[in-house]
Amino acid sequence: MGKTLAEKVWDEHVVRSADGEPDLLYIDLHLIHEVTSPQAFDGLRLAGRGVRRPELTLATEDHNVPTLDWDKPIADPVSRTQVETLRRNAEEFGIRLHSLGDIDQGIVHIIGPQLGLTQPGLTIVCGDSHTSTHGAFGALAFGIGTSEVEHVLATQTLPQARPKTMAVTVNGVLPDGVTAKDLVLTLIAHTGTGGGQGYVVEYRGPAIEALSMEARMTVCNMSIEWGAKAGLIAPDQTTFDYLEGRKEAPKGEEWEAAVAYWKTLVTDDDAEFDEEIVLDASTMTPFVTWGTNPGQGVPLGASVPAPGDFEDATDQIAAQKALEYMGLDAGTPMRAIKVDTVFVGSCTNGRIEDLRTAASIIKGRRVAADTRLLVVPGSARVRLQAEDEGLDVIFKEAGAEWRGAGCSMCLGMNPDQLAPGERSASTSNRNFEGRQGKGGRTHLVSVPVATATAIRGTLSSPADLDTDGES
Ligand SMILES: CC(C)[C@H](C(=O)O)[C@@H](O)C(=O)O
Ligand code: SF4
Repeated sequence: MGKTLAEKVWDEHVVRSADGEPDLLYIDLHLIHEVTSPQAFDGLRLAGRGVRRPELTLATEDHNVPTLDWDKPIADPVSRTQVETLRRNAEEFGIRLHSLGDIDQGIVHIIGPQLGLTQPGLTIVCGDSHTSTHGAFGALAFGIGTSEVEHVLATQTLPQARPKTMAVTVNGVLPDGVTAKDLVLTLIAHTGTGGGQGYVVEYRGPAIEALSMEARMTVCNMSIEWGAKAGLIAPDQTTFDYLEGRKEAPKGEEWEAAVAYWKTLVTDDDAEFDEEIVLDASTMTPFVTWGTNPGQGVPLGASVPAPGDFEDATDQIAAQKALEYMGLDAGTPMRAIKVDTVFVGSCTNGRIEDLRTAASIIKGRRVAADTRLLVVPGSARVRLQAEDEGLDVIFKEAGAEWRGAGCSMCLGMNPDQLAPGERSASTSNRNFEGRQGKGGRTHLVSVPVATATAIRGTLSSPADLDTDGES
């Protein structure tokens, strides 16, 4: 029997396997950030160990960094300690670190691909659940806990139980204005937040193949939001074109050899998945969440559901609780929901294509009077590229705030937070209670919906701007 893509990558990396025990996997790339690494380094120090392969380890500052005054010392003492600890650890253990002010600093899941370090067929781990993002390149990439971070630092290997495999096949063509974000939010609403548990998922089919690399990253990024261990997409010409010429991508003959190998990284025709889900992209619409988990979503044209709309008692209770927290009444059209803050950014939607999309929609228009729009590039390079293209000027002229790179309001481990009761439309990936600030209420949306919402002040899509007669 043939193998799936995930099985091929897995088998290439097994350094030890024994009956009844997890496989020991070799790790090709270990990414670290300030939040989940301090105890791992403490553990190394206590055990008197070093880092086994520092050259395969890359650190960046992203969660705790401010996006204003980022060229000054960090004002918040907790964040400052967190970042300074990472700097000390990187120096002591000889690890490459991209600090604030460095052109390659940024959200860990944005800088790996941008540098060309994220490549097909690699095993990539990070003490961060959205490591699945890197699967967009056909890498086996997943989040790990802090004790596992220590294990990888010490040995460059990781014991892992072989996961089950699932295919998500998306047929058809996404309609105009419907994005990869809508696709993945639709998928999660369909499966529920636990639907992918225990699986490595391969996204495939014509609608996936048609996506740009950046859009593929958006899909893979949210794999963890429906419980999947990892999500990946077979590398193809789109992948090779994205990687060619990047700083850390193979060059010359090595490039040719790499592409030849990468072309073998596809699921064999006779391979079998443990599970398959089939979706039709042509029926998808802009999709937004109304609740407090990423699965509680509906099409933008729908209304807030009532708990009684759900069959399952657990879903009914969850809906009731979510409506209370979100301050929403069942039956309210989603489009009638007024939003205070719009956040465009994060490792889900903080790349250059996202900023270009937002800029193209807001150009010549203004952010609504009672609404604020925060545009936060996912990395310093994305910020500079956007500035080169004049996107920052478009945002500022529209009344938006243009910020420095980092996780920012995705989770508010920095000064970018919602006030209690404040409502956001956010291009990030989690809408949990308090995620963007204590008492803050989050609606997950695509970049076009976020931008149109900033302009109209209520949840909207760019199509609504045309009917306003504004364009
Ligand atoms: C802080 C980090 C451990 C966390 C994660 O694992 O994903 C964060 O990035 C998030 O998005 O919630
Ligand atoms: S941008 Fe958000 S989801 Fe991504 S790593 Fe940062 S906090 Fe986590």
